[in-house]
Amino acid sequence: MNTDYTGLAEFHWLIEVMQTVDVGVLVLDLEYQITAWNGFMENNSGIDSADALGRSLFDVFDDLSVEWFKHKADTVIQLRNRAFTTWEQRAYVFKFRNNRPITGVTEYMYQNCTFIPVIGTTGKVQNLAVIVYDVTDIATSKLELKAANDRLAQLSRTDGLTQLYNRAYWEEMLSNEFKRQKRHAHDLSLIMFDIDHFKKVNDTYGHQVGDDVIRAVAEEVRHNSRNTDIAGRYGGEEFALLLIDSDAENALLFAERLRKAIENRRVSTPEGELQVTVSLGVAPWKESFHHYNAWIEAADKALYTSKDEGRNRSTLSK
Ligand SMILES: Nc1nc2c(ncn2[C@@H]2O[C@H](COP(=O)(O)OP(=O)(O)OP(=O)(O)O)[C@@H](O)[C@H]2O)c(=O)[nH]1
Repeated sequence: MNTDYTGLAEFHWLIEVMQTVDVGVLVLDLEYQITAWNGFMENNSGIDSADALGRSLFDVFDDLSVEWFKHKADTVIQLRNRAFTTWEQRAYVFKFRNNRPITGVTEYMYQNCTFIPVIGTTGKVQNLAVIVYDVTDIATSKLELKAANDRLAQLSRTDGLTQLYNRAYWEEMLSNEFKRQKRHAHDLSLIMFDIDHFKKVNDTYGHQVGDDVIRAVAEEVRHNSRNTDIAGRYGGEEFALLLIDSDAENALLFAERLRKAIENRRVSTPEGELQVTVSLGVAPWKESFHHYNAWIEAADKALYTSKDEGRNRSTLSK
């Protein structure tokens, strides 16, 4: 057995290990000049150690933020403590191309890095070592999972036909706004509206055209409301809208604008163009509502007054 533990042999295998280990090893002096650069760094940067050694780190990586890196390094050197960066805070420190064929979703390698103060024989920090871990696989699968969860969350709150909020999510939003109102009231109004004689549309043109009409009405809701307004499909052909920062007067103006926009909209059918109208009920927030259901009821009641009085109109709740 070879038991040659002389300094030179030990140095040799240490270098061998450092060269082949599957993490980046980079050592800098206190002037940020490169004093060690292992195989991982060579392979991923395309720069041989012969070309990297002695050069300033910031020449080799010209897109590395000098200010950020120096701040990080100074803390490590002064406190003589290790520091870490994770891909979640900063996707990478050193810009290396992602070379994994399976994870083609990202252009660059995600990295975690450890910064280590290297204390010399004098007892002072003489170098800074940076260990670079390729965490591309973990990062991309975590990001993909998050994207899938976001898509699922989006689907679970969206009405498939109109892409407005579905009833359950819209009610959740209303309930949240209602609680906020109870603590600190703003101008806030609720509109419920319903397509007039919609059954006749279905009976005359079929459900497919009926669905087109519902979609067209939803589009008018989107075009005419603000981003902050909360619009949902409440039931078959009934819609609900919470208007943020709108008192009774503004809400009624809005309701009329929407009503006219829908009246002017043409929906094409195999038998020519079709026009529909809607009846609306407008209920501004009232302190006396004890539950959000009472607010919905007030808007619904106003909506039925619109229906009773001939449809294609807006009514303000009493
Ligand atoms: N095409 C289609 N029809 C739907 C959908 N949801 C509900 N409906 C239909 O909408 C119609 C609603 O009819 P009614 O509640 O009688 O009301 P209306 O005919 O609009 O009459 P008024 O509201 O009184 O003006 C019913 O025929 C339902 O089948 C849907 O998603 N697609």
